[in-house]
Parts: sequence; structure tokens; C-alpha cells
Amino acid sequence: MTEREVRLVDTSLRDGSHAMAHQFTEENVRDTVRALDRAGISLIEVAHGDGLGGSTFNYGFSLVDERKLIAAAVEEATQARIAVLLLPGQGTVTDLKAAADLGAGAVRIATHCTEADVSIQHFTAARELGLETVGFLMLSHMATPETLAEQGRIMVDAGCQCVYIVDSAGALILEEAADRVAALVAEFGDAAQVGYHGHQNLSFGVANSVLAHRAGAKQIDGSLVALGAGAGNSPTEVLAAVFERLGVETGVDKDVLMDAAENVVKPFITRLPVMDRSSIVQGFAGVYSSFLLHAERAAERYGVAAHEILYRVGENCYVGGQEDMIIDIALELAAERKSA
Ligand SMILES: CC[C@H](O)CC(=O)C(=O)O
Ligand SMILES: [Mn+2]
Repeated sequence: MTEREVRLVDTSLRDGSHAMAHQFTEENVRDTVRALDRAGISLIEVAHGDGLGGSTFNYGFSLVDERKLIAAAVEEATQARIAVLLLPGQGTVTDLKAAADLGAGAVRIATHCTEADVSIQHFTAARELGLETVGFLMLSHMATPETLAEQGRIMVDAGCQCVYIVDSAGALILEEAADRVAALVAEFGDAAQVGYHGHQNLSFGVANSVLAHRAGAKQIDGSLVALGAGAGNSPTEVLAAVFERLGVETGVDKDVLMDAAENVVKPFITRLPVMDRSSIVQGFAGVYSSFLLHAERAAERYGVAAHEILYRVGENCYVGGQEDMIIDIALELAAERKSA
């Protein structure tokens, strides 16, 4: 068998949770995992969009308890490992133990790109539980390659096996993505792998992923039909086709993935990810992709434009966890309009 050169990781059932307003059913999860597993995807992420413990008033409540969804995913996977996401502070070591007991085999621990130190105890716990460990440096466009390498080093020293450049805002363009990946590759050497997670807000998810691979990334994220926050993630089925055209072995079957995108995932998507005015502004202004639905809801409620809210979120450099500030901005814009 040809050796896999890059591992495609699918996050439809986690990042896609944002786009689905966290309304995945158990059937959605079972059908998608079965299809991804058949296509040869070896790591499938399943969780609330904001990770373990994310089902809250601030982020939005899940339709089905995530533990039920994780258990269902584990039952369906024959060769794939099920990964969960954990944001320290939001998810706890107790949540992680519960996920491991349900059969999850990997955890992706996500922090703001300059706050890797909050992940140390979680990586320690994850390794003690025997889990595969991945670190997410979120909103990576906000830090230089050098800073990201330092932050990644903190994760690796804590037991992380692969650190991701996470373009949460879909803001990185070509070299900006590649240079960040290259800095981590140079810092880690053989001590850990590097991954890349893209969003399509400026339409660079797939191109950046190719450059990330060329810069040394060994794991690349995607979602079927791009199902993910903002304008969505790099579509897994497109990544598979592009890497095959480039002669880069992924070990997955692109035709099975295309079938899964068309016949399994597309039919249950309530709102197709699209590069519209709001998501383009997210990429342009560097706004966390998962803020999109929050901004749209606030826009509707307070009679202002979602893209104007998102521009201001970008100016204020808000980061994950500051979802409540979106309401403040909407109120601010409404007040400004009234007094104009
Ligand atoms: C809230 C976690 C976030 O959605 C993780 C991620 O996928 C990203 O930052 O892009
Ligand atoms: Mn994402």
C-alpha cells in the first residue's frame, strides 16, 4: 500500500455544528461517520462547535447531548478514530475523561493563539488517558510566525503530538498561511507534526491547505460540503480531489467522499455555507468564523446590518468567548443610527 503523505481530518460534525446552530441529530452523526469511515478518513471530529461543554446559553444549546453523539460516532466507526474538541475553561478534564470512556481516541485542545499555556494540564490529562493529542492555535492570523512557534512549543512540551495553525477567521492569504506552518515545522523538527485548519471566508481554504502541506503540514482539516463556521471549512471532498491531482497520497477515496457530500451531508444542511457579504467581511476584518450566526441574530433583533457588526468586531479584535460583546456592538450601532 502507498504510504499516506498527508492525513485529511474531517470536522463536519464539529465545526459544522456552528453552521447547523448545534442542531445535529444522532442520525446525521451516524450517517456521516459511516460515510467518512468508508472513504478512509482516519480522524473524525465530533462535538458541539465550541467543544466539550459548549452547549450553553452563550454559545447555543445542542439539540442532542454531545455525549450521545460521541457514543453514536464511536459505534459507527470501523477504522476511524473519533476526536473531540476541548477549549480549556469551557470543557474540563472531567468532560475529557467522559469522552474517553465513551471511546473517543483523540482530543484537539484549542486556545487563543497567544494563550497556549492554559492547555498544559489538559494535554497532561489527555496523554494519561492514552489519547492522541492535537493543539489548535486559534485565530492564528493575529500572531506572527515566531510567536506561533513559541506558543506551539508550549503545547508540544506539554504532550501535544500535532499543533495546528488554525485560520479561524479565514483571513490568511497564501504565504501568510505557509510561513506560519513553516515556522512551526522548523521549531518542532521530529518532535511533533504540524496541521492546518482553513476557513473559506476569502476563498483560500484549499489553496492555503496545499501550501501548508508544501511547507510541511502533515494533517489538514476539511468538512464535507464545507460545512463549518463562516463561509465554511475547506471542503474535504475538494481537498481529496486536489491532492490526488497533485499526486499527493491521502489514503482516502475522493469518489466516496463526493458521494457522502452530495447524498449524506447536503440533504441535512439547513443553511449552505456561502461566501456572502458577512462571511467575506469576517475574512477581511479577521473575525472568528463562529461569530457569524451570533451577528446575524443580533442584526435581526436590533435592526442593524450583520456585516457592520462584524466590521466592528474586527476593529475591536474580539476573540472566542466574547460572543456576548456582539450584542453590545449591535446596540451601539442601533444607538448611533438613532442619533444620526
Ligand atoms: C470555538 C472553537 C472553534 O470553532 C475552533 C475552530 O474550528 C476555529 O477556531 O476555526
Ligand atoms: Mn474552524
